[in-house]
Amino acid sequence: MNRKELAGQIRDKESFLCVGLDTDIKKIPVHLLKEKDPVFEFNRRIIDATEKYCIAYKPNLAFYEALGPQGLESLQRTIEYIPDHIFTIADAKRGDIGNTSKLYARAFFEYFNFDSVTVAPYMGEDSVTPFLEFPGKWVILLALTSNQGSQDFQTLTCSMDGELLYEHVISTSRRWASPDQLMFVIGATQSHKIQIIREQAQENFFLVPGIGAQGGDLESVCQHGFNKDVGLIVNSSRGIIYADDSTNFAEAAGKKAAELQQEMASLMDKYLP
Ligand SMILES: O=c1ccn([C@@H]2O[C@H](COP(=O)(O)O)[C@@H](O)[C@H]2O)c(=O)[nH]1
Repeated sequence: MNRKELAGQIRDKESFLCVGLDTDIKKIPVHLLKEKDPVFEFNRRIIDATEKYCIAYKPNLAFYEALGPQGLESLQRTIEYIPDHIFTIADAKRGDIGNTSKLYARAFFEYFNFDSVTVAPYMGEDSVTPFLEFPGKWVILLALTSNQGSQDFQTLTCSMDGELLYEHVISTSRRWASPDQLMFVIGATQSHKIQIIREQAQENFFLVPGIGAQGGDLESVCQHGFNKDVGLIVNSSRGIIYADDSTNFAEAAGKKAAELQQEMASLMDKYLP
């Protein structure tokens, strides 16, 4: 999916919501366990209930890989079920020496046909560029993550002119790819830093996890993070998919997604430049 299609979807739906499919077999309603593929059944119902309100789905690979081959089958069925016009993110946080990254890229872009994959920048340029060789596909590079541990390395000063490590990741990687192919992960819990990051990367989309369960504030993310195309994809996983653990889980997820979409539409009215 290209930038124009992504921006068009955001405009048409007045939403920049990503539903995180962090589907934990231990948390799904018990009545689904009798199904042949309970994880896919859960995802299918969540997708049916939320697709009107969101522009992206983000399965986190850990939840599928933990179930072995069966988990990967559930993932494949899920990806095939997501409507083509909705952006898909493999939250895999990969990155390795070049020939290995190339095979990660083939796995996510060719085998599973995701639109994008999250990539860890730690191993440098030759670990990231193999993911950039797939036309129409996106790399989402970890920059300033939402967790407490982001302070351990990402905010260390790494150059004589005082540049922080996550700033260096952004400034350096922007030379490797255009904003039509490169996004950054910026945690919603880091909203006090988002204005300065937006100045540094005006055109790039940001994938923003961390609202809801992690306590990030949607309004301050939007106030300082919007660009002319909105430029944000805001994820919520647990807050939507586990809104209710009864047989009404999908309705509850749809309601939660609709509430977030409404909030996003008002924030677009209020803060879009
Ligand atoms: O900095 C990051 C990068 C990725 N994530 C992932 O996003 C979701 C968040 O889930 P919630 O339930 O909405 O908290 C999850 O898959 C994380 O691995 C992140 O939280 N922060």
